[in-house]
Amino acid sequence: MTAVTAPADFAGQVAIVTGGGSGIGRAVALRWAVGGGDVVVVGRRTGSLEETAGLAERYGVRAEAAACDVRDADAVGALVDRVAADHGRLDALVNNAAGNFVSAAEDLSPGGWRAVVDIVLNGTFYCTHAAGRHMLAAGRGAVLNVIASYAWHGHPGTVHSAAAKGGVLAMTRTLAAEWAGRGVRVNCLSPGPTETEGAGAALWPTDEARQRVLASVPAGRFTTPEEVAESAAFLLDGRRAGYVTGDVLTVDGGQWLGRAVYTDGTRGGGA
Ligand SMILES: CCC/C=C/C(=O)SCCNC(=O)CCNC(=O)[C@H](O)C(C)(C)COP(=O)([O-])OP(=O)([O-])OC[C@H]1O[C@@H](n2cnc3c(N)ncnc32)[C@H](O)[C@@H]1OP(=O)([O-])[O-]
Ligand SMILES: NC(=O)C1=CN([C@@H]2O[C@H](COP(=O)(O)OP(=O)(O)OC[C@H]3O[C@@H](n4cnc5c(N)ncnc54)[C@H](OP(=O)(O)O)[C@@H]3O)[C@@H](O)[C@H]2O)C=CC1
Repeated sequence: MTAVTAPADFAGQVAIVTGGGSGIGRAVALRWAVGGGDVVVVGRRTGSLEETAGLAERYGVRAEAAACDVRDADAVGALVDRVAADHGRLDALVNNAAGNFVSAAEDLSPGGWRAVVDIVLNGTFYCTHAAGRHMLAAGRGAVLNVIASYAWHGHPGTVHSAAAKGGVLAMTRTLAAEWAGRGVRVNCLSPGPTETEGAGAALWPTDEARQRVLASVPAGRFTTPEEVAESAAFLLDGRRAGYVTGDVLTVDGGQWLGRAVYTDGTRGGGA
């Protein structure tokens, strides 16, 4: 049996985190750095990536801000190959980059559909394809895909994102089975409403919308990027989660299970 010596020990390991310049991606990158791992954060806006890298370096690790649009398969391939060559290894990939906005399906333009599906579904595949080759060659690695529960229950108003996240879930299970015998684990993390600027602007831009979201969470609160990042660290840690692959860890305060219809939702019994 493998001894567990520290809460999460990523010392000597290397991770790529897409969308690592903000929100959940930044928290995951920093949680990895706290565990002693080197990290490369990927996104389009250099300034926010550099901020994350600067914060990560405070933990004594090597951190890099890499500007790259995950929709560009060639650029993704070149970046991943370069990171693996620079560090001599690649242990983890977190596919966290996403785009989202609320639109009735009948009003959504083909361009709007494509923008979200290209980032979430195609971008995840390009990154996983490029990183997976290095991981398979080394016989070890962990891929973590950040999805949302509407991947399996759907959600009116976000057909592009729900369909793309559903595709990522199917991709996760497919690759988990394809790669399990070769040392590479692939899992999903499904956060509930998390206080980030991106999600706030895209999904609950008004106080009324925010209250509506809050009312949908049985736990009665939003979560934080840091709380989500703890679950990410667990799934990325091969010593703790080494036998977990193809699964989804849902961190949503019970949101997708819904609230009581026959009671006020605060107690299991009568209203
Ligand atoms: C439970 C929750 C789970 C999930 C949470 C999250 O993901 S939170 C994470 C949230 N974080 C983020 O979302 C951060 C990243 N988000 C982004 O970068 C942008 O929001 C992006 C996804 C639009 C991509 O940007 P870009 O520069 O590549 O794209 P662009 O500006 O060139 O537009 C492309 C197409 O989209 C159209 N369109 C755009 N907005 C709207 C709208 N509101 N309405 C309708 N349509 C809209 C636009 O008209 C155009 O279509 P057209 O005219 O060509 O047919
Ligand atoms: N917050 C929430 O309530 C929930 C979030 N999620 C998921 O969590 C993840 C993180 O979301 P959150 O932190 O809230 O949102 P953010 O908007 O803060 O994060 C999205 C990140 O993706 C990056 N990104 C977007 N498009 C691209 C692209 N084309 N290429 C590279 N990077 C890109 C952005 O950086 P840049 O603009 O610089 O490219 C940004 O850093 C997403 O997968 C989201 O779907 C799931 C459920 C709930």
